[in-house]
Amino acid sequence: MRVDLGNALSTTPGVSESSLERLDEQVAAAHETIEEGRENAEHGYAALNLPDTADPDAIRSAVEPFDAPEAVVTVGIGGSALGAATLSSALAEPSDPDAYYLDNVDPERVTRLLSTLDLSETVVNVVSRSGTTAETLSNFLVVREAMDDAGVDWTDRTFVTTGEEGNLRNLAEKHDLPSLPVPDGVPGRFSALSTVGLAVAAIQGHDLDALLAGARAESERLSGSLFESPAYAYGAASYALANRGALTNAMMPYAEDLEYFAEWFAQLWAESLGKDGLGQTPARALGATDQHSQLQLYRAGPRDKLVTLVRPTERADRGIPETDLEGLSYLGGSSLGELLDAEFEATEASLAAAGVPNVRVEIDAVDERGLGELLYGMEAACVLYGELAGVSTFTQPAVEWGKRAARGLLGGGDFEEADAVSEKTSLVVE
Ligand SMILES: O=P(O)(O)OC[C@H]1O[C@H](O)[C@H](O)[C@@H](O)[C@@H]1O
Repeated sequence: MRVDLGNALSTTPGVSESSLERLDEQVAAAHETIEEGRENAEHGYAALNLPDTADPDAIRSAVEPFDAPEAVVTVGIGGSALGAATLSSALAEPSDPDAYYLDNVDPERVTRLLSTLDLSETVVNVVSRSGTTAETLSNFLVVREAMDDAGVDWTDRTFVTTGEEGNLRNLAEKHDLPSLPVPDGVPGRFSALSTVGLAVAAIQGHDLDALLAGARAESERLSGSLFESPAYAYGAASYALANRGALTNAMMPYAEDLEYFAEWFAQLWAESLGKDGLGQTPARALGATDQHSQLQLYRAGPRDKLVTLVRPTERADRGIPETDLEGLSYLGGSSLGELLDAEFEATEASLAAAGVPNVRVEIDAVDERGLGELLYGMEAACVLYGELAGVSTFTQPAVEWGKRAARGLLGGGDFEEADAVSEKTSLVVE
């Protein structure tokens, strides 16, 4: 992963090279804390050890019984879906089993999906770190019933990824389902490079070793200076820019295959850093599509944004046919890839010319190696940002509040948070 901070130096907000040099002392101290956390495999920090602790052989053998299914349906939510979705959507080949994600409980979508699948040729991948998440367990019960109704033995088609204890672990043991453990100390949003994120990639036959090698290469570049580590350069600059008013971070990959990556990044950044009145709101965008919608706001709206532009430097290209259509001849003989790159650089320049900070992040290609670098790099950037900001990066108390309220409403226990629902203020206009 390469990070270029040049377009964030003399912008508004902006961070000068000398202020980055001053910040580097704090980066050195934060790096020591992170390294200590990694050595002791402390909660959260353990995720940065996954390039060495994840076991690709164990993942491959757990999914071996499911040879070449037509489809894989992952039932999970948040960190238990987004990492796998990022990888499977970015790496998808036409011959791969189709990957679907039930990460919501919208009955219409669930029903539609189940009615289109041949369930006897579908693998169900149930993922929940806690084993208690209401959306995941409800969807699983619905899928299981659909399999029963279709005369499919769900115990032959299901595997489970969960913690050592909990409802889902009990279910896996009771029915002797193939299962994988969620590694200790790895929060959901940092679990893409673990059993949680890699199982679907393994079913699809993608190269887990190359993914982990990419992550390892990025981990080996973590050091006590932001000027030596692309991940820390990104984390430190984002932090400094947020302190100076860039309260939104628009993540804008220039590769359709990375569209899900922006979604994954949004959870990582929002849940990890949104605490104590601090944080940086992630916005999801896609180049070049969003040049024709959101870019107007990014360039000319409130001066509260950092735009992160991500691209692979190599991609399979496709030529644009020559044309004698008036005014379009400049396109003929060029290629879609060249056009996309020109758009990337034009957007960068247009933001810089307007004084809007933007950071360029590049990987060689959207392949296993590049994704390993990118996901690990962003995780390390996030952990560093959290250290610099002094927030509790690996917890999500605000999310837990809502979970308790919903559970209380459904009669799943006595939770005072549920009372707040009946105390809602209304001002209805009809
Ligand atoms: O994996 P699970 O325990 O089912 O959790 C799934 C998700 O639930 C919560 O909403 C957390 O805030 C997320 O960080 C987590 O990824």
